[in-house]
Amino acid sequence: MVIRVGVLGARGRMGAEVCRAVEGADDLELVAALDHGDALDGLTEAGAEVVVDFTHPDVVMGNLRYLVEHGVHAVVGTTGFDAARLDTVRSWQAERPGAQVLVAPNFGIGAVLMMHFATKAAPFFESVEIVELHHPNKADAPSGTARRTAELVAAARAEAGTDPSPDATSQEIPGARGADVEGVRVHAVRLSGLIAHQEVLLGGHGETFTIRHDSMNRESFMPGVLLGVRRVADLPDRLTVGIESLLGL
Ligand SMILES: NC(=O)C1=CN([C@@H]2O[C@H](COP(=O)(O)OP(=O)(O)OC[C@H]3O[C@@H](n4cnc5c(N)ncnc54)[C@H](O)[C@@H]3O)[C@@H](O)[C@H]2O)C=CC1
Ligand SMILES: O=C(O)C1=N[C@H](C(=O)O)C[C@H](O)C1
Repeated sequence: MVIRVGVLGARGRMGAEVCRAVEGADDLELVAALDHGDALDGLTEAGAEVVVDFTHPDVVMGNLRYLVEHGVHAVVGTTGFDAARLDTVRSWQAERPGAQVLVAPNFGIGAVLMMHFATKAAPFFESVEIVELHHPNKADAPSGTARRTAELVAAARAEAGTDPSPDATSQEIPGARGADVEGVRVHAVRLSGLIAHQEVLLGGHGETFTIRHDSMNRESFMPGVLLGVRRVADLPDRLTVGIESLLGL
């Protein structure tokens, strides 16, 4: 059966790539490709069953509310989701059953594995810090992936009873030590020529362990996006964060 797919942010870097990927898949049909200024009713009028959102953190919640209210499944790559936003989505879903939502900070298979391995490794090392590196047109810092990695790492360390990373800094130019995300330092680099990259640096007694992932192009996210489109309607939870469970992790 063919799934009817709509794309929000269709003229953007990611949205355009998603449109190409959907058009290239035999089991998917691109029925709506909307961008800034287009009415969301174009999605329902086109009969979209699943909508992919790669827009902007400032507008994604409005889009998602529309989709949930209209019973359209959503696959969301746009960043900016914290616990409060996720709770808000759950409250909309409670009011209006039907729409399933998948929010993933990163659809790259390697990036998901990086987060997974970092979470596993984090309790075994005294220190952990994250460096994310992206193209300079990125709207948010730190990246959604880095925030999510820091949250997962912090939770794993808390569960294992690992002490906070040691840090004797007493003098600092503000920002030099990066952002503090649940006790994990996150550093954001913005550099022309880059796409999306992240290193998780772990340090212990006389050894370091670095986990690095590189997205060389935006095609790298498409297998994960298409997996989400194909599976979102049947996921066990109405709101799923990350594609880890879809990969069996
Ligand atoms: N989860 C993942 O794997 C990935 C997530 N992202 C995230 O996706 C988002 C978009 O990234 P890019 O494509 O690089 O940005 P972009 O700026 O190239 O594209 C965003 C597009 O959304 C459009 N837009 C803005 N408001 C809109 C609205 N209300 N309705 C419809 N379209 C609207 C813009 O006109 C633009 O064409 C960011 O939050 C980024 O961090 C990016 C890459 C991978
Ligand atoms: O804006 C981007 O480009 C990316 N955004 C996502 C994020 O913020 O983690 C995913 C990937 O890093 C690319």
